[in-house]
Amino acid sequence: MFSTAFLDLPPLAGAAGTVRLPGSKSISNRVLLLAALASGTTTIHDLLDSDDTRVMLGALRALGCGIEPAGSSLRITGLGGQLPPSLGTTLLPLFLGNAGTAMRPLTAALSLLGGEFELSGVPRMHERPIGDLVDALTQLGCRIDYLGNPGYPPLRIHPVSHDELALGAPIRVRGDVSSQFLTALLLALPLAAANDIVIEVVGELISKPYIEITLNLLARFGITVRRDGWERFTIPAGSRYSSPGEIHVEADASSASYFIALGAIATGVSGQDGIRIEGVGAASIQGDIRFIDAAKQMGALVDSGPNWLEIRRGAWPLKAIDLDANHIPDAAMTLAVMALYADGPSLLRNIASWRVKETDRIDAMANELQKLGATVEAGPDFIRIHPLPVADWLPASIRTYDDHRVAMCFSLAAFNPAGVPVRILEPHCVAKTFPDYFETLFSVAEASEVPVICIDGPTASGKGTLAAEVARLLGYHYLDSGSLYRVTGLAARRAGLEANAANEAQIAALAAALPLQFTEGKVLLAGEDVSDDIRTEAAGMDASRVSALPAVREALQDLQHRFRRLPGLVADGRDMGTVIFPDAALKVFLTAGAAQRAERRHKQLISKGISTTLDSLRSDLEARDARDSSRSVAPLKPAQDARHLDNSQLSIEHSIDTVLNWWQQVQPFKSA
Ligand SMILES: Nc1ncnc2c1ncn2[C@@H]1O[C@H](COP(=O)(O)OP(=O)(O)O)[C@@H](O)[C@H]1O
Ligand SMILES: Nc1ccn([C@@H]2O[C@H](COP(=O)(O)OP(=O)(O)O)[C@@H](O)[C@H]2O)c(=O)n1
Repeated sequence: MFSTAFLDLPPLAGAAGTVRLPGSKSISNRVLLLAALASGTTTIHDLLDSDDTRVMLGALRALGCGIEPAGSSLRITGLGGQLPPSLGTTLLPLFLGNAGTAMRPLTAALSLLGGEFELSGVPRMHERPIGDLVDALTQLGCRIDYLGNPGYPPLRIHPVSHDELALGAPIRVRGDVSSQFLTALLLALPLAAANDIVIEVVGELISKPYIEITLNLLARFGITVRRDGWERFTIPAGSRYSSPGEIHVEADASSASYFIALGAIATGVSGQDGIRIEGVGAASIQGDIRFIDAAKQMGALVDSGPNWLEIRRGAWPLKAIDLDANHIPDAAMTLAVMALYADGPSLLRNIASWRVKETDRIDAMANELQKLGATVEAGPDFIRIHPLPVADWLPASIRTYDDHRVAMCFSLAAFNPAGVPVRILEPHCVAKTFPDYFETLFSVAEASEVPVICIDGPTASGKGTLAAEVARLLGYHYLDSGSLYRVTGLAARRAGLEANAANEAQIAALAAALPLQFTEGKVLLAGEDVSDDIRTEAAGMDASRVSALPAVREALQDLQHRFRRLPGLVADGRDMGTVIFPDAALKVFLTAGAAQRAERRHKQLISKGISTTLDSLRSDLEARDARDSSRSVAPLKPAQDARHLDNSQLSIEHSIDTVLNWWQQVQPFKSA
């Protein structure tokens, strides 16, 4: 996951390959609650691991459910419809973040389970309406108080016994604001189904496919709800949740929408064409799978099997669409970005529910699409997006409003024909449903040019420290090129090869085939952790010697180029800007006085328990500088277009700020 303040997507040129998507959020949280209410143990496979499911799991654990990992799956031992006596009557506070799929069903279930609870969330959760559900529950006799604004969480739930409940008459609930209220009742009322319980929907029910998921999963847990149209649902007398033993969660169809769109938008790469999505097929029980119809309408070519989808670009430009998107409210946001690539204005209608989601999604989409340069019209329940001509695209910083879907769908703007980058602010909001969204995108997407920042300079000037931190703050990969020469030096020494011209070919062969791995800040050589062995001054000298051999430098070129992957790279060394990445957008030549460098290295080595003297370090360092600067190939010298930074008197933080500011100056983004 990217926990950076922003993530810059360079212009993307194409995409192809296979992605495996995380489990469906809607299915995951429903299955978790059903498994928790059921008697017996349920093993859940392919469960989504995200903020929303973690919130639900936290609440279920607090309620006394047994939750244990079973390999990559999860085993839940349910409550059998009753709270454990150990919970007693003490107040149990439950914090549910911004997870609507936890807040709504838990409100209903806890009102019927008979304990004393307080349900709260993040500030946005306290702005998301729940009054219609609370009204339906209080109508039955449940006792729920608003602790803040009436109609919104936080809530206090008091115990009631089932004999006090008025279950004889139909329970009326509104269905035209959020279908999650009806889902919540359907999931929870079997707790009290001594007799038939009838639920009547008031108003036109929206998001019906989500109700189908609920009914489908209830059936998997032994409860067959009778449905009359979309107005009346009957939970039969004597309904009891029983565990199916094992259950598989489909991949998330809403998450699939970004990759379906990707297949429709992107040209292939390296002779490969199309995007294959595994874990969900056209026969999915999730409503958002109908996104494929909309994508097809816009021109996508879609193939499907029981558990997979394959999407290729068909019509180009995409065909404009006019769609009642009420049945796919979440996935339809993706259409709003696809519309930028269409042959005319696209209209998404009947999407009033967008206004009460993680953020006001109609406003959010309109604002951010406009930042890209698009013309957008929006109303209470619609959005119309005009296609964006090549010349009008702007490099924009996209605000994401703590809304995972805004972040994900705007990543598709990076395929713009104008070749402008897209900055996604607060990219970590994708953790709500798809923590590795961007990594998954990068695994199939290709940029015509992956950005590189080069930091070259003499030993102990602070290159490594600076480069690693800049990479972390930008979410970029990091190449410590010196470590490659250091490992080569070590491998040569172990092979008994002195670093001289006579052994050049042999050492180069070693370098070309180094069994190297970089994991969690460690350098592994054939599986052995050599991180400390390569950091001594002697190893630095060895590195300097092998690095003067042209064939060795040549042998390590490919490996260095392979570090240049999306979303970007920060590389440190001696010749990053001059030889390896001459086209880098920012080159820094970092220096500091020899005295300061010797002192820094001295401190560094002493703190690692490596004993040495300041004098010997200084003479080593000067010898190394001399050799590195005077060698015939790729000598240490600033690139012509490098910016010089002498950090002799600067703190590490100051150096980092300077380089980030320089980087910002070469970016085209306007502020958010
Ligand atoms: N601007 C700076 N001011 C003070 N110390 C620094 C600065 N930059 C780096 N250092 C310290 O100097 C030591 C050497 O830095 P390092 O990044 O390993 O250098 P290099 O990669 O250039 O050899 C480290 O202990 C680091 O914390
Ligand atoms: N791109 C690079 C990086 C390192 N090197 C060589 O490898 C040695 C060790 O590099 P390093 O970056 O780990 O050294 P320090 O600057 O950390 O001391 C240097 O002294 C150079 O001789 C190189 O030639 N080219």
